[in-house]
Amino acid sequence: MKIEQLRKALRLYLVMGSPNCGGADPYAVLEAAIAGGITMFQFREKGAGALQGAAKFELGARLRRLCAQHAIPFIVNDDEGLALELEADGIHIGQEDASAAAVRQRLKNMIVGVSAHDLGEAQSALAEGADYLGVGPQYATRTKLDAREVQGPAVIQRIRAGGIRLPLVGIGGIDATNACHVIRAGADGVAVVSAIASAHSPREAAAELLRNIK
Ligand SMILES: Cc1ncc(COP(=O)(O)OP(=O)(O)O)c(N)n1
Ligand SMILES: Cc1ncsc1CCOP(=O)(O)O
Ligand SMILES: [Mg+2]
Repeated sequence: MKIEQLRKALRLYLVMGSPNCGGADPYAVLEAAIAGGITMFQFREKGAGALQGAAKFELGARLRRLCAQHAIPFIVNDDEGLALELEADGIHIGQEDASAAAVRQRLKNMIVGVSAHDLGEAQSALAEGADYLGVGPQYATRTKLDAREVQGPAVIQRIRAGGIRLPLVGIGGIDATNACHVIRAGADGVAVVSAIASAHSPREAAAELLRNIK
């Protein structure tokens, strides 16, 4: 995927697994979110009650097919083996995961997203071949219990001011009320979990986020 295409795909990035859906069917949640206008999806099956083994693979395969039907890029969180098995479009890795350089080397044709918390990490990710950055947490989040301290959109301004032009999304505690600040700071889009996955109407939540980003 070309860089400008990726920038557009990152506009409204849903990150989700079954534990984030409040008991609703993740397939139905993703279907509704796609109808609401999400532009990219990350399968992140993590946290209390997360599926393992064959059940995780089967859910991933169903969500992968749904994304393919709607031309939504499908990214796998953390797990290189699963990304290959599901023929994902890409993988997202953090600072505590496998090295970005090694993943880039092994998964030559996939999109590689890397989490960055400051300019130094963003520079290293760029040097190691990352295609995009996930920067956060922007705001307080209850979704990721081991998240670092809240940074606010200013961290995106610092990364942009440091000359990093890679496609970039903010993540962490983002919803329709604050997404505009993340975009104004220089992000190409926002990555959200609970604002869509635990919404009463994931479709309407996605549509409202999209309106606020635009
Ligand atoms: C788009 C995006 N940005 C950041 C993250 C966080 O990745 P990581 O730090 O590896 O934490 P986990 O998600 O693996 O718990 C992400 N997943 N997506
Ligand atoms: C995966 C991840 N990485 C940094 S914060 C976070 C969780 C974001 O979840 P939410 O959008 O519900 O705050
Ligand atoms: Mg990770």
